[in-house]
Amino acid sequence: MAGRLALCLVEATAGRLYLRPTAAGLCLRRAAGGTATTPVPLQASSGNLRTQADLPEVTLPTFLYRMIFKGYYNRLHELQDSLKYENVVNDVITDFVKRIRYLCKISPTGDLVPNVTNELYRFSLEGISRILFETQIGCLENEIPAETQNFINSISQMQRESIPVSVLPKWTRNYLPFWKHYVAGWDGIFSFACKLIDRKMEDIQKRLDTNQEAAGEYLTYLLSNTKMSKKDVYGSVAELLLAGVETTSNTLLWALYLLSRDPKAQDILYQEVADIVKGDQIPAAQDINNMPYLKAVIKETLRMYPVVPVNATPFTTFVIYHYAISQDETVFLHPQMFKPERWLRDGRERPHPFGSLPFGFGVRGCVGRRIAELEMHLALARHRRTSNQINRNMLVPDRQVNFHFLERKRCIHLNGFFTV
Ligand code: HEM
Repeated sequence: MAGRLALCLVEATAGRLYLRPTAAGLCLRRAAGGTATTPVPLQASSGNLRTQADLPEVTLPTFLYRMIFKGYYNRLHELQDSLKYENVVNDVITDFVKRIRYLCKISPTGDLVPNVTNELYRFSLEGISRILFETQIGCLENEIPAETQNFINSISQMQRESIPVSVLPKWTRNYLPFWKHYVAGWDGIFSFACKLIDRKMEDIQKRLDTNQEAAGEYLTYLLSNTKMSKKDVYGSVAELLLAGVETTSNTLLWALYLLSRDPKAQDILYQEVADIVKGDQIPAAQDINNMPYLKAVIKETLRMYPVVPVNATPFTTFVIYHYAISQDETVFLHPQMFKPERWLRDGRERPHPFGSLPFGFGVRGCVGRRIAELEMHLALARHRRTSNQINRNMLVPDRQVNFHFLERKRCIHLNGFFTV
């Protein structure tokens, strides 16, 4: 457990009501999960200091080979062009809003959403699935389809078992149940993902056979434009799927939590969004460019709670401890305080850009960064209507988090942090 937080309950004041966490306190725990690749034990630092010369190098021939024959950099480029996913993401947010409203409605107080962690998980899984598989998987329906539920169970089984599997010696695999369960978890993940990918392949093939254009986004692109083998596509999609769920959902959770403790920040955020998005409009990705405070809220959340607190590359001694570096007092004045304004470009002195690197940096940096930001920014922008081979751990709350989504009196459509 890395730290402890005291929660102050924020009550309604002067006609405005705010997010109010109901848990009495939150602890941080580092839970394994959401890894982009098969979790492996964190490589212990050898203690020998290395220089820049020791860093792995991508030579020009390797770079060219990957670019030309593997379609690799195209793939990354494709995913980073996040604007094309704006409508998909907004549709998912709309479904999420409906679900939050429904949960509020059926709650005893009319505003309580229990276990927000789980709701945000469902939101993120549906979001990344719709982007990757170009199909709805029903995570935001009141009754999750059985197939999807099995998939969710498989993810959590794989993640749960990844801890014992990564610390136990190989010889135990024949005697203890963890390895078997771990592999079964992966089997469940792949059988679901592969089925959706195969379905998409058949669809593309049908279109091509009838001389139609293979319309679609990421998966269609991977399947029809790159030189990736089917096996690579399966692996690539599974990797993105796992990396893209708990990261965004927990960051949104931390953002909601921080905002719930800071009514002033909620007000500023509300005002900024309301000034740009009028009436019943749904915020567009372009609108986000005019919302510096909203972006700063996410940046500050990731500084305080970098959801990937440590990342390391196997077989190197290079480890970034995000959680520690972003608390450096020499870079961030009052690092324990939630101050989104420290990131604003309004003439004030801004922190060093390398003071907080929640997405990593350079060639190993997060491939899904643009998608993650799009999802988190657009989700948070709905705030205005009312009132968020690497081994990796996640920085997540250690207990169930419930929120009261309270009315913001100045709004017409009330009932929840997000509404439609
Ligand atoms: C708040 C959201 C997220 C955070 C903070 C985050 C953070 C990170 C970090 C720190 C790394 C390691 C970078 C390094 O080694 O230097 C990483 C890698 C990765 N992330 Fe994310 N991530 C987020 C969301 C996503 C999403 C939504 C996706 C998928 C769409 C994704 C896909 C990946 C993949 C595939 C890698 C591995 C890249 C590689 O091995 O080269 N991430 N992420």
